[in-house]
Amino acid sequence: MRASFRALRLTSAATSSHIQPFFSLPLRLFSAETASDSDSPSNPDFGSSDYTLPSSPSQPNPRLDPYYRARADEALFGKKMQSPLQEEEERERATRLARSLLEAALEPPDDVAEGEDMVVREEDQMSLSAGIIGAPNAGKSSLTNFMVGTKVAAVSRKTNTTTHEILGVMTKGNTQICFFDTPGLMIGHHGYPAATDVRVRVESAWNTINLYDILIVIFDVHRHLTTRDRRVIQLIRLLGKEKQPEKKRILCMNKVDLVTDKKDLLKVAKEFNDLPGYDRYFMISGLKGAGVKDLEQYLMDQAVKRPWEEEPKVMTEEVMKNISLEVVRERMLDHIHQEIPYVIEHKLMGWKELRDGSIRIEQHFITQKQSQRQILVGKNGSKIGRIGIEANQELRSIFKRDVHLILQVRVAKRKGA
Ligand SMILES: Nc1nc2c(ncn2[C@@H]2O[C@H](COP(=O)(O)OP(=O)(O)OP(=O)(O)O)[C@@H](O)[C@H]2O)c(=O)[nH]1
Repeated sequence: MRASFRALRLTSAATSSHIQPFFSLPLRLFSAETASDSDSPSNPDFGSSDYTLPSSPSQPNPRLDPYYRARADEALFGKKMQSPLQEEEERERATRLARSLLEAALEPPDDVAEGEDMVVREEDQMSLSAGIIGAPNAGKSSLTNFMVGTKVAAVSRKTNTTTHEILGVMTKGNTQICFFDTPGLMIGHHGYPAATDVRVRVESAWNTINLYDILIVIFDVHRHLTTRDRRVIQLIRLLGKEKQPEKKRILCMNKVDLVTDKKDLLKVAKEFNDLPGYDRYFMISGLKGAGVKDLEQYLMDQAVKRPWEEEPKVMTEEVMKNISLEVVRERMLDHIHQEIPYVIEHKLMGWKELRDGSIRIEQHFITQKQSQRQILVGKNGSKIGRIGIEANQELRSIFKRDVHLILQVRVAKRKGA
Protein backbone atom coordinates (compact mmCIF):
# COMPACT_ATOMS: atom_id res chain seq x y z
CA MET A 1 0.00 0.00 0.00
CA ARG A 2 2.74 2.39 0.98
CA ALA A 3 4.62 1.58 -2.18
CA SER A 4 1.60 2.48 -4.27
CA PHE A 5 1.26 5.78 -2.44
CA ARG A 6 4.90 6.53 -3.05
CA ALA A 7 4.35 5.76 -6.73
CA LEU A 8 1.40 8.11 -6.72
CA ARG A 9 3.48 10.91 -5.27
CA LEU A 10 6.20 10.36 -7.83
CA THR A 11 3.65 10.48 -10.62
CA SER A 12 2.21 13.74 -9.40
CA ALA A 13 5.69 15.27 -9.07
CA ALA A 14 6.51 14.21 -12.60
CA THR A 15 3.24 15.59 -13.84
CA SER A 16 3.79 19.03 -12.32
CA SER A 17 7.31 19.34 -13.72
CA HIS A 18 5.87 18.38 -17.06
CA ILE A 19 3.26 21.12 -16.89
CA GLN A 20 5.74 23.81 -15.85
CA PRO A 21 7.25 24.74 -19.26
CA PHE A 22 3.81 24.99 -20.79
CA PHE A 23 2.84 27.77 -18.39
CA SER A 24 6.22 29.43 -18.00
CA LEU A 25 6.12 31.12 -21.36
CA PRO A 26 2.94 33.19 -21.00
CA LEU A 27 3.75 33.89 -17.34
CA ARG A 28 7.12 35.34 -18.21
CA LEU A 29 5.44 37.69 -20.56
CA PHE A 30 3.54 39.23 -17.71
CA SER A 31 6.08 39.03 -14.94
CA ALA A 32 7.41 42.20 -13.45
CA GLU A 33 11.02 41.19 -13.94
CA THR A 34 13.58 43.88 -14.30
CA ALA A 35 15.60 43.74 -17.45
CA SER A 36 18.63 41.64 -16.80
CA ASP A 37 20.63 39.01 -18.55
CA SER A 38 21.04 37.09 -15.39
CA ASP A 39 18.51 34.42 -14.68
CA SER A 40 20.62 32.85 -12.03
CA PRO A 41 18.53 31.85 -9.01
CA SER A 42 21.50 32.48 -6.72
CA ASN A 43 21.43 36.07 -7.66
CA PRO A 44 17.84 36.80 -8.50
CA ASP A 45 16.98 40.18 -9.93
CA PHE A 46 13.51 39.76 -8.81
CA GLY A 47 12.07 37.74 -6.03
CA SER A 48 8.38 37.89 -5.41
CA SER A 49 8.94 37.35 -1.76
CA ASP A 50 10.55 40.78 -1.59
CA TYR A 51 7.32 42.43 -2.66
CA THR A 52 3.91 42.42 -1.22
CA LEU A 53 1.39 42.76 -3.94
CA PRO A 54 -2.11 43.92 -3.29
CA SER A 55 -4.39 40.95 -3.29
CA SER A 56 -6.61 40.76 -6.29
CA PRO A 57 -10.18 41.81 -5.70
CA SER A 58 -12.22 38.72 -5.09
CA GLN A 59 -14.28 37.90 -8.07
CA PRO A 60 -17.06 35.41 -7.95
CA ASN A 61 -16.34 32.39 -10.13
CA PRO A 62 -18.27 32.74 -13.33
CA ARG A 63 -20.97 30.16 -13.24
CA LEU A 64 -21.84 28.22 -16.33
CA ASP A 65 -24.91 26.17 -16.74
CA PRO A 66 -23.66 22.53 -16.50
CA TYR A 67 -25.46 21.71 -19.70
CA TYR A 68 -23.66 24.43 -21.66
CA ARG A 69 -20.37 23.62 -19.98
CA ALA A 70 -20.70 20.02 -21.12
CA ARG A 71 -21.44 21.18 -24.65
CA ALA A 72 -18.49 23.55 -24.62
CA ASP A 73 -16.26 20.72 -23.31
CA GLU A 74 -17.42 18.50 -26.12
CA ALA A 75 -16.80 21.14 -28.74
CA LEU A 76 -13.35 22.04 -27.40
CA PHE A 77 -11.98 18.70 -26.16
CA GLY A 78 -14.16 16.19 -27.94
CA LYS A 79 -15.40 15.07 -24.54
CA LYS A 80 -18.67 13.19 -24.58
CA MET A 81 -21.53 15.18 -23.22
CA GLN A 82 -22.49 14.19 -19.73
CA SER A 83 -25.65 14.84 -17.86
CA PRO A 84 -25.29 16.69 -14.52
CA LEU A 85 -26.21 13.38 -12.88
CA GLN A 86 -23.34 11.55 -14.57
CA GLU A 87 -21.02 14.34 -13.54
CA GLU A 88 -22.14 14.05 -9.98
CA GLU A 89 -21.51 10.29 -10.06
CA GLU A 90 -18.05 10.78 -11.48
CA ARG A 91 -17.23 13.36 -8.81
CA GLU A 92 -18.38 10.94 -6.13
CA ARG A 93 -16.27 8.15 -7.60
CA ALA A 94 -13.23 10.41 -7.67
CA THR A 95 -13.87 11.42 -4.05
CA ARG A 96 -14.14 7.78 -2.99
CA LEU A 97 -10.90 6.94 -4.78
CA ALA A 98 -9.11 9.90 -3.23
CA ARG A 99 -10.36 8.90 0.21
CA SER A 100 -9.23 5.30 -0.14
CA LEU A 101 -5.83 6.42 -1.39
CA LEU A 102 -5.54 8.75 1.59
CA GLU A 103 -6.54 5.97 3.96
CA ALA A 104 -3.96 3.69 2.40
CA ALA A 105 -1.34 6.38 2.80
CA LEU A 106 -2.27 6.85 6.44
CA GLU A 107 -2.06 3.13 7.26
CA PRO A 108 0.32 2.54 10.17
CA PRO A 109 3.73 1.32 9.10
CA ASP A 110 4.09 -2.46 9.01
CA ASP A 111 6.58 -2.50 11.87
CA VAL A 112 4.08 -1.10 14.38
CA ALA A 113 2.45 -4.22 15.72
CA GLU A 114 -1.28 -4.28 15.90
CA GLY A 115 -2.50 -3.47 19.38
CA GLU A 116 0.80 -2.04 20.53
CA ASP A 117 0.46 1.01 22.74
CA MET A 118 -3.26 0.55 22.55
CA VAL A 119 -5.27 1.23 25.65
CA VAL A 120 -8.32 -0.98 25.87
CA ARG A 121 -11.07 0.18 28.20
CA GLU A 122 -12.03 -2.38 30.81
CA GLU A 123 -15.56 -2.66 29.48
CA ASP A 124 -14.17 -3.62 26.06
CA GLN A 125 -11.75 -6.24 27.32
CA MET A 126 -12.18 -9.88 26.26
CA SER A 127 -10.51 -12.72 28.15
CA LEU A 128 -9.89 -16.40 27.95
CA SER A 129 -8.14 -18.65 30.43
CA ALA A 130 -6.81 -21.82 28.91
CA GLY A 131 -5.50 -24.76 30.90
CA ILE A 132 -2.96 -26.94 29.12
CA ILE A 133 -2.56 -30.58 29.99
CA GLY A 134 -0.16 -33.07 28.53
CA ALA A 135 2.45 -35.62 29.47
CA PRO A 136 5.98 -34.38 30.08
CA ASN A 137 7.63 -33.31 26.82
CA ALA A 138 4.31 -33.12 24.98
CA GLY A 139 5.30 -29.57 24.06
CA LYS A 140 3.19 -27.37 26.36
CA SER A 141 5.86 -24.73 26.90
CA SER A 142 6.96 -24.64 23.26
CA LEU A 143 3.40 -24.11 22.10
CA THR A 144 2.79 -21.38 24.65
CA ASN A 145 6.05 -19.67 23.77
CA PHE A 146 5.13 -19.71 20.12
CA MET A 147 1.77 -18.11 20.75
CA VAL A 148 2.94 -15.64 23.36
CA GLY A 149 5.74 -14.59 21.06
CA THR A 150 9.34 -13.85 21.64
CA LYS A 151 8.56 -11.32 24.29
CA VAL A 152 7.99 -12.87 27.65
CA ALA A 153 4.93 -11.68 29.44
CA ALA A 154 5.93 -9.98 32.65
CA VAL A 155 2.79 -10.58 34.55
CA SER A 156 1.89 -8.44 37.48
CA ARG A 157 -1.10 -10.21 38.91
CA LYS A 158 -4.21 -8.16 39.50
CA THR A 159 -6.22 -11.03 40.91
CA ASN A 160 -5.05 -14.00 42.84
CA THR A 161 -7.89 -16.37 42.28
CA THR A 162 -5.74 -19.22 41.18
CA THR A 163 -2.49 -20.66 42.32
CA HIS A 164 -1.84 -22.39 39.03
CA GLU A 165 1.42 -21.94 37.30
CA ILE A 166 1.04 -19.45 34.52
CA LEU A 167 2.76 -20.47 31.32
CA GLY A 168 2.26 -17.28 29.38
CA VAL A 169 -0.06 -14.44 28.47
CA MET A 170 -0.99 -13.39 24.98
CA THR A 171 -2.65 -10.01 24.51
CA LYS A 172 -3.82 -9.05 21.02
CA GLY A 173 -6.11 -6.17 20.29
CA ASN A 174 -8.79 -6.25 22.97
CA THR A 175 -8.33 -9.95 23.76
CA GLN A 176 -6.13 -11.54 26.37
CA ILE A 177 -5.49 -15.26 26.66
CA CYS A 178 -3.79 -16.69 29.77
CA PHE A 179 -2.26 -20.14 29.52
CA PHE A 180 -2.00 -22.23 32.67
CA ASP A 181 -0.28 -25.46 33.51
CA THR A 182 -2.92 -27.59 35.18
CA PRO A 183 -2.14 -28.74 38.71
CA GLY A 184 -3.56 -32.07 39.64
CA LEU A 185 -3.25 -32.89 36.00
CA MET A 186 0.35 -31.89 35.94
CA ILE A 187 1.87 -35.25 35.27
CA GLY A 188 4.89 -33.25 36.00
CA HIS A 189 8.53 -33.02 35.37
CA HIS A 190 9.20 -36.16 37.32
CA GLY A 191 8.00 -38.68 34.78
CA TYR A 192 4.73 -40.37 34.03
CA PRO A 193 2.42 -41.32 36.86
CA ALA A 194 1.29 -44.88 37.37
CA ALA A 195 -1.64 -45.93 35.19
CA THR A 196 -4.10 -45.91 38.11
CA ASP A 197 -2.88 -42.44 38.99
CA VAL A 198 -4.10 -41.04 35.70
CA ARG A 199 -7.70 -41.83 36.56
CA VAL A 200 -7.40 -40.24 40.02
CA ARG A 201 -5.77 -37.16 38.58
CA VAL A 202 -8.34 -36.77 35.85
CA GLU A 203 -11.17 -37.13 38.36
CA SER A 204 -9.80 -34.50 40.71
CA ALA A 205 -8.96 -32.28 37.78
CA TRP A 206 -12.57 -31.88 36.77
CA ASN A 207 -13.06 -29.64 39.77
CA THR A 208 -10.19 -27.38 38.86
CA ILE A 209 -11.10 -27.29 35.18
CA ASN A 210 -13.99 -25.04 36.13
CA LEU A 211 -11.41 -22.34 36.64
CA TYR A 212 -10.62 -22.32 32.93
CA ASP A 213 -12.74 -21.39 29.99
CA ILE A 214 -11.10 -24.08 27.93
CA LEU A 215 -8.79 -27.02 28.38
CA ILE A 216 -6.15 -27.79 25.77
CA VAL A 217 -5.21 -31.48 25.80
CA ILE A 218 -1.92 -31.88 24.00
CA PHE A 219 0.07 -34.97 23.06
CA ASP A 220 3.13 -35.84 21.04
CA VAL A 221 1.70 -37.47 17.92
CA HIS A 222 5.10 -38.57 16.67
CA ARG A 223 5.77 -40.40 19.89
CA HIS A 224 2.28 -41.85 19.78
CA LEU A 225 3.02 -43.32 16.35
CA THR A 226 6.38 -44.73 17.36
CA THR A 227 5.95 -45.75 21.00
CA ARG A 228 2.35 -45.82 22.04
CA ASP A 229 1.89 -44.99 25.69
CA ARG A 230 -1.13 -46.49 27.41
CA ARG A 231 -1.22 -43.72 30.00
CA VAL A 232 -1.31 -40.95 27.42
CA ILE A 233 -4.11 -42.70 25.52
CA GLN A 234 -6.00 -43.17 28.76
CA LEU A 235 -5.64 -39.50 29.59
CA ILE A 236 -6.92 -38.42 26.17
CA ARG A 237 -9.86 -40.84 26.37
CA LEU A 238 -10.88 -39.95 29.91
CA LEU A 239 -10.83 -36.24 29.21
CA GLY A 240 -12.80 -36.61 26.00
CA LYS A 241 -15.30 -39.16 27.23
CA GLU A 242 -18.24 -36.94 27.96
CA LYS A 243 -19.64 -33.92 26.29
CA GLN A 244 -20.00 -31.15 28.85
CA PRO A 245 -20.53 -27.75 27.25
CA GLU A 246 -19.36 -25.87 30.32
CA LYS A 247 -16.07 -27.78 30.23
CA LYS A 248 -14.86 -27.06 26.77
CA ARG A 249 -11.93 -29.15 25.61
CA ILE A 250 -9.84 -29.40 22.46
CA LEU A 251 -7.31 -32.02 21.43
CA CYS A 252 -3.99 -30.97 19.94
CA MET A 253 -1.87 -33.47 18.06
CA ASN A 254 1.55 -31.87 18.45
CA LYS A 255 4.92 -32.29 16.70
CA VAL A 256 3.36 -33.02 13.31
CA ASP A 257 6.60 -31.80 11.73
CA LEU A 258 8.26 -35.01 12.88
CA VAL A 259 5.74 -37.22 11.11
CA THR A 260 6.93 -37.91 7.58
CA ASP A 261 3.91 -39.76 6.26
CA LYS A 262 1.05 -37.34 6.81
CA LYS A 263 -1.49 -40.14 6.26
CA ASP A 264 -0.46 -41.40 9.68
CA LEU A 265 -1.89 -38.21 11.17
CA LEU A 266 -5.31 -39.03 9.76
CA LYS A 267 -5.08 -42.48 11.29
CA VAL A 268 -4.47 -40.95 14.72
CA ALA A 269 -7.28 -38.43 14.23
CA LYS A 270 -9.61 -41.34 13.43
CA GLU A 271 -8.46 -43.19 16.50
CA PHE A 272 -9.78 -40.39 18.73
CA ASN A 273 -12.67 -39.41 16.53
CA ASP A 274 -15.26 -41.11 18.71
CA LEU A 275 -14.65 -38.84 21.69
CA PRO A 276 -17.55 -36.41 22.03
CA GLY A 277 -15.85 -34.31 24.70
CA TYR A 278 -13.55 -32.53 22.25
CA ASP A 279 -14.98 -29.48 20.57
CA ARG A 280 -12.20 -29.40 17.98
CA TYR A 281 -9.09 -31.30 16.89
CA PHE A 282 -5.91 -29.52 15.83
CA MET A 283 -2.79 -30.84 14.15
CA ILE A 284 0.05 -28.55 15.07
CA SER A 285 3.74 -28.07 15.52
CA GLY A 286 4.04 -25.88 18.57
CA LEU A 287 7.75 -25.49 17.93
CA LYS A 288 7.68 -24.72 14.23
CA GLY A 289 4.29 -23.01 14.18
CA ALA A 290 2.40 -25.20 11.71
CA GLY A 291 -1.32 -25.02 12.42
CA VAL A 292 -0.83 -22.70 15.38
CA LYS A 293 -2.50 -19.77 13.64
CA ASP A 294 -5.76 -21.72 13.35
CA LEU A 295 -5.56 -22.74 16.96
CA GLU A 296 -4.85 -19.16 18.01
CA GLN A 297 -7.82 -17.87 16.00
CA TYR A 298 -10.07 -20.51 17.53
CA LEU A 299 -8.98 -19.47 21.02
CA MET A 300 -9.49 -15.78 20.25
CA ASP A 301 -13.02 -16.61 19.11
CA GLN A 302 -13.76 -18.32 22.43
CA ALA A 303 -12.85 -15.26 24.51
CA VAL A 304 -15.59 -13.85 26.69
CA LYS A 305 -16.35 -10.31 27.81
CA ARG A 306 -14.35 -10.09 31.03
CA PRO A 307 -11.67 -7.71 32.25
CA TRP A 308 -8.12 -8.86 31.73
CA GLU A 309 -6.42 -10.59 34.61
CA GLU A 310 -2.92 -9.52 33.79
CA GLU A 311 -1.39 -6.19 33.01
CA PRO A 312 -0.35 -6.56 29.40
CA LYS A 313 3.20 -5.46 30.03
CA VAL A 314 5.89 -7.21 28.16
CA MET A 315 9.35 -7.92 29.33
CA THR A 316 11.65 -6.19 26.94
CA GLU A 317 14.97 -7.70 26.00
CA GLU A 318 16.68 -5.04 28.08
CA VAL A 319 14.76 -6.10 31.19
CA MET A 320 15.53 -9.75 30.48
CA LYS A 321 19.22 -8.97 30.19
CA ASN A 322 19.21 -7.23 33.55
CA ILE A 323 17.33 -10.09 35.13
CA SER A 324 19.89 -12.54 33.78
CA LEU A 325 22.70 -10.51 35.39
CA GLU A 326 20.84 -10.20 38.68
CA VAL A 327 20.05 -13.89 38.91
CA VAL A 328 23.65 -14.94 38.23
CA ARG A 329 24.99 -12.35 40.67
CA GLU A 330 22.60 -13.52 43.37
CA ARG A 331 23.76 -17.10 42.93
CA MET A 332 27.38 -15.98 43.08
CA LEU A 333 26.75 -14.16 46.36
CA ASP A 334 25.15 -17.33 47.73
CA HIS A 335 28.26 -19.34 46.99
CA ILE A 336 31.07 -16.89 47.67
CA HIS A 337 30.85 -15.63 51.20
CA GLN A 338 34.01 -13.59 51.24
CA GLU A 339 34.80 -10.02 50.36
CA ILE A 340 35.70 -10.79 46.81
CA PRO A 341 32.29 -10.67 45.11
CA TYR A 342 32.37 -6.92 45.51
CA VAL A 343 35.58 -6.47 43.62
CA ILE A 344 34.60 -8.76 40.81
CA GLU A 345 33.42 -7.14 37.65
CA HIS A 346 30.46 -8.87 36.07
CA LYS A 347 29.50 -8.28 32.45
CA LEU A 348 27.00 -9.48 29.90
CA MET A 349 29.05 -10.38 26.84
CA GLY A 350 26.50 -12.02 24.58
CA TRP A 351 22.76 -12.43 24.17
CA LYS A 352 21.20 -14.35 21.34
CA GLU A 353 17.77 -15.71 20.77
CA LEU A 354 18.11 -18.99 18.90
CA ARG A 355 15.75 -20.31 16.27
CA ASP A 356 14.17 -22.83 18.63
CA GLY A 357 13.18 -19.99 20.98
CA SER A 358 15.92 -20.62 23.52
CA ILE A 359 18.35 -17.92 24.61
CA ARG A 360 22.12 -18.11 24.66
CA ILE A 361 23.52 -15.88 27.38
CA GLU A 362 27.21 -15.30 27.91
CA GLN A 363 28.48 -13.52 30.99
CA HIS A 364 32.01 -12.87 32.18
CA PHE A 365 33.39 -12.38 35.66
CA ILE A 366 36.58 -10.36 35.74
CA THR A 367 38.67 -10.70 38.88
CA GLN A 368 41.57 -8.54 39.98
CA LYS A 369 43.84 -11.41 41.00
CA GLN A 370 44.47 -15.00 40.03
CA SER A 371 43.69 -16.08 43.63
CA GLN A 372 40.22 -14.53 43.39
CA ARG A 373 39.63 -16.31 40.14
CA GLN A 374 40.58 -19.58 41.83
CA ILE A 375 38.04 -19.05 44.63
CA LEU A 376 35.25 -18.33 42.18
CA VAL A 377 36.07 -21.23 39.89
CA GLY A 378 36.46 -23.70 42.77
CA LYS A 379 38.09 -27.10 42.68
CA ASN A 380 37.84 -28.42 39.11
CA GLY A 381 35.29 -25.74 38.33
CA SER A 382 32.85 -27.00 40.97
CA LYS A 383 31.87 -23.59 42.33
CA ILE A 384 31.23 -21.77 39.09
CA GLY A 385 29.50 -24.92 37.86
CA ARG A 386 27.10 -24.84 40.81
CA ILE A 387 26.39 -21.14 40.28
CA GLY A 388 25.76 -21.77 36.60
CA ILE A 389 23.39 -24.72 37.11
CA GLU A 390 21.29 -22.92 39.70
CA ALA A 391 21.14 -19.66 37.75
CA ASN A 392 20.29 -21.53 34.56
CA GLN A 393 17.39 -23.29 36.24
CA GLU A 394 16.05 -20.07 37.67
CA LEU A 395 16.34 -18.19 34.39
CA ARG A 396 14.61 -21.03 32.58
CA SER A 397 11.65 -20.80 34.91
CA ILE A 398 11.49 -16.99 34.75
CA PHE A 399 11.78 -16.79 30.95
CA LYS A 400 9.72 -19.95 30.37
CA ARG A 401 12.13 -21.23 27.79
CA ASP A 402 15.45 -22.98 27.48
CA VAL A 403 18.48 -20.96 28.47
CA HIS A 404 22.06 -21.72 27.49
CA LEU A 405 24.11 -19.90 30.08
CA ILE A 406 27.82 -19.52 29.55
CA LEU A 407 29.93 -18.14 32.39
CA GLN A 408 33.59 -17.32 32.09
CA VAL A 409 35.97 -16.18 34.83
CA ARG A 410 39.08 -14.30 33.82
CA VAL A 411 41.67 -12.12 35.44
CA ALA A 412 41.71 -8.46 34.48
CA LYS A 413 44.56 -7.46 32.24
CA ARG A 414 47.00 -5.17 34.00
CA LYS A 415 47.25 -1.69 32.57
CA GLY A 416 50.20 -1.46 30.22
CA ALA A 417 50.57 -5.26 30.16
N1 LIG B 1 10.01 -31.27 16.47
C1 LIG B 1 9.27 -30.72 17.42
N2 LIG B 1 9.71 -30.67 18.68
C2 LIG B 1 8.93 -30.11 19.62
C3 LIG B 1 7.67 -29.57 19.30
N3 LIG B 1 7.14 -29.08 20.45
C4 LIG B 1 8.04 -29.30 21.42
N4 LIG B 1 9.13 -29.92 20.92
C5 LIG B 1 10.32 -30.35 21.66
O1 LIG B 1 9.92 -31.25 22.66
C6 LIG B 1 10.66 -31.05 23.85
C7 LIG B 1 9.69 -30.77 25.01
O2 LIG B 1 9.00 -29.56 24.74
P1 LIG B 1 8.41 -28.67 25.91
O3 LIG B 1 7.70 -27.55 25.28
O4 LIG B 1 9.47 -28.35 26.91
O5 LIG B 1 7.40 -29.70 26.55
P2 LIG B 1 6.57 -29.56 27.89
O6 LIG B 1 5.31 -30.27 27.68
O7 LIG B 1 6.46 -28.14 28.31
O8 LIG B 1 7.51 -30.36 28.86
P3 LIG B 1 7.51 -30.39 30.47
O9 LIG B 1 7.99 -29.03 30.90
O10 LIG B 1 8.48 -31.48 30.77
O11 LIG B 1 6.15 -30.73 30.93
C8 LIG B 1 11.60 -29.88 23.58
O12 LIG B 1 12.85 -30.40 23.22
C9 LIG B 1 10.97 -29.18 22.39
O13 LIG B 1 11.93 -28.55 21.59
C10 LIG B 1 7.21 -29.63 17.94
O14 LIG B 1 6.14 -29.19 17.56
N5 LIG B 1 8.06 -30.23 17.06
